[in-house]
Parts: sequence; C-alpha cells; structure tokens
Amino acid sequence: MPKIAVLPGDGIGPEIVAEAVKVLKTIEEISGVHFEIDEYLVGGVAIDETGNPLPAETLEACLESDAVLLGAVGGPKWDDLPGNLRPEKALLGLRKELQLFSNLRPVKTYDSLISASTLKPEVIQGVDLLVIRELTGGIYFGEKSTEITENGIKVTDSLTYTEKEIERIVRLGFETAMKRRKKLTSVDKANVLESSRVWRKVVEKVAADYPEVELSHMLVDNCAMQLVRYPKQFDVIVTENMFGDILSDEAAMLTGSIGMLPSASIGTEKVAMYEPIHGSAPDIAGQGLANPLATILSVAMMLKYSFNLNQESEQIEQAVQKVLDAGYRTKDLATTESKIVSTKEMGELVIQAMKDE
Ligand SMILES: NC(=O)c1ccc[n+]([C@@H]2O[C@H](COP(=O)([O-])OP(=O)(O)OC[C@H]3O[C@@H](n4cnc5c(N)ncnc54)[C@H](O)[C@@H]3O)[C@@H](O)[C@H]2O)c1
Ligand SMILES: CC(C)[C@H](C(=O)O)[C@@H](O)C(=O)O
Ligand SMILES: [Mg+2]
Repeated sequence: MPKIAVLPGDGIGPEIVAEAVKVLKTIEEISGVHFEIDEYLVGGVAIDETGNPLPAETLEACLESDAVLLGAVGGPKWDDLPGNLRPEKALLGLRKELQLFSNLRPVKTYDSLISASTLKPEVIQGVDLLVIRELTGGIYFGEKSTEITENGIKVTDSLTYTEKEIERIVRLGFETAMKRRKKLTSVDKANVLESSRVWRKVVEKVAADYPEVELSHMLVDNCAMQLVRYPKQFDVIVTENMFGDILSDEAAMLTGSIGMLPSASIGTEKVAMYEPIHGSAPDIAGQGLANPLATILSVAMMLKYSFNLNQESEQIEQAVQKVLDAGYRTKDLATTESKIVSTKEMGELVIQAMKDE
C-alpha cells in the first residue's frame, strides 16, 4: 500500500491539510486505491513539542514514504530563533535529505477567476506556464558566516552551484518543455553573477540535445516584469533556487491568489514532496479563511507524479474548476458576485463535486 507522510505544520497548515487529506480519502472511496496515511510533526509545532523543527521520527517516516504532503511552516512565534533552529530549516532539511532537486510550480489561470485578478483579462486569460525551480542548491544552501569587524557585523550568504547540479535541472527543463509547447525560458542574472554565467553555458550545452525546443535566456529582473506584462509568452521557465521562489509568488497572482498554486518537489529518490507554494499565513490562521485549493491541487499533482493515477488527478482538477465555475470562493478570491465560503466549506464543495462527476 502506498505510504503518504502528512506534515500539517504551522499557521493555516493544519486547516488546509485537513481538507486535502479528505480529498485523498475521497479518492480512496471512489477509486478503491488505498493509501497508508500518517501524520508527523514539522516546523514550529515540532519545535514546541520536541525542540527540533525536523524531528528524526519525521525525517525517517518521510524517507520511508512514497510521498509527503506538507502544509506550511513558520510564524512569528519562532521568528527570533537563530536561522538553523527556525521552522523553515525543517523545510530546507527535508528538501536536502530527500534530494528533491526540482520543484514544479504550475501556473494556470481559471476563466472563472479572471475577475478576481487585479490584472487585465486579456493579459491573464489562458495563461498556462510552469516554473521549474532548482531546490537543493544556490544561496539557500551555500556557506554562511557572521563575524564582528571594525565596521560592525560582516555577514555572508554564498551562492554555489556545481555544473552537475545545473545540468540536471536544466535537462529537466528541456525534457518538460518537449512534453508541452516546446518553449523554454532560462532565467538568470548573467550580467552580474558568475554562477549565472556558468548556468547559461550549461543551458547552451544541454540545448544541443533538444533542437526542437525554442530556447531563450532572460534576466531575472526583466522576467519579473514580463510575467505581469505578457505572461502568455512563457511555457516552461527554468531557474535557480531563490529566483524561482520569488518569481513563483509573483506568478501566483496571475491566478488571482497565492492560495491557488500547488507544487511538486521531485528528486533522485522515489519519495517526492507536495506542498502549496504559500506559507503559514499567520495573519489569517485559525479563522477558516485560508484557501485550501493549492493544497488540494498539490494532492492532484501527487496522484499524477507519484502514483500514476492520472484519471484521479484530473478528477480533482475538474472538481476544483466546477466549484469555482459555480461561483464559490474563499475570501482571498472573493469579488462582489462571489459566494464566500470557509476553508472547510471549500473542501466539502470539492469533495461533493468529485462524487458528482
Ligand atoms: N512552504 C512553506 O512552509 C512556507 C512558504 C512561504 C513562507 N513560509 C513561512 O510562512 C510565514 C509567513 O510568511 P509570509 O506571510 O511571508 O507568506 P505567506 O505565503 O504565509 O502569506 C502571504 C500572504 O498571502 C496570504 N495567503 C497565503 N496563503 C494563503 C491561502 N492559502 N489562502 C488565503 N490567503 C493566503 C496570507 O494571508 C498573507 O497575507 C513565514 O514564517 C514564512 O517563513 C513558509
Ligand atoms: C519558507 C521558505 C524556506 C520557502 C522557500 O523559500 O523555499 C518558501 O518560501 C517556499 O516557497 O517554499
Ligand atoms: Mg516561497
């Protein structure tokens, strides 16, 4: 039986994960596939209970699972802890330990949400792009140091990549583009960073193996602007860790809310991790205001990528679309015409729509 480790985490994490787990259980009911689903501590709640944001029991369970579903970690309660003891460290630890070097963040606009966006309809209608973010290298994992000098504190975060790390993510970018509209935009800062200049060289080398893919290089600042100017120019974007983090939050707003964007982190081992791209949203936690759709859509990605359950995955996506088409919205997406629902009600509506299909 496939094993799924569920890590609700902090803030809105438990609320959104509860709805996503109900969706998984509905898949079990409908399709007859069975999963072994167990919950573990991660992040701030894990610090509170065990003193460690990523307890050994959680890491071992994840390593032994087929897939991990994570809510979100972090919050003001733990903000003053030193970097290596913070809840976010658990997320980085999981990505590193599970060797999840690629993070897929699909950005698709729904017609029924066009009016929820602050962008013009003609700009966002039909957007269908994928950000592939490198996830286990770059400035997140480079050497860090802090020292006292005559000018006060001197602090360093270094950005390191090996050619091999760049090549494997770039190759995935080309492979993915081949299965889509055969367009790849590699995003870097080659006008300033050494790492980006090597990144570009590797992209050029790998491109020789994919002559059918239309390749372009784009500087990250321009990409940030192009994403809101004319997002339909993009098919697959491949980029390094921190650029991918920032650009995907920006791209989320093409859909109307960060609460809509799922992600899949896939690596060299069998276990993959699925999580919404947003955080623990402490400002709305515990109030039933969180949009659970990013997490529910992350379950759809899990079914597709980890379990090859393509039909079941589509069933979830179609149910989400149906609920949105019927005008139901959590508050983040609400307009004057919307039927505003809570986190739990949104989960229940998706489940009902799945059962009706
Ligand atoms: N993957 C993760 O666990 C993850 C990701 C990002 C941030 N974080 C952590 O989360 C904490 C808060 O960070 P932040 O405020 O910068 O980012 P955030 O993504 O948590 O929230 C940003 C804004 O978006 C809103 N929002 C986010 N998710 C939503 C949802 N599902 N439905 C409705 N509204 C939603 C929030 O209310 C907030 O106004 C920090 O501790 C940060 O480190 C964790
Ligand atoms: C919480 C933080 C470490 C994380 C990241 O920067 O990768 C988050 O912003 C994300 O996008 O998953
Ligand atoms: Mg982020």
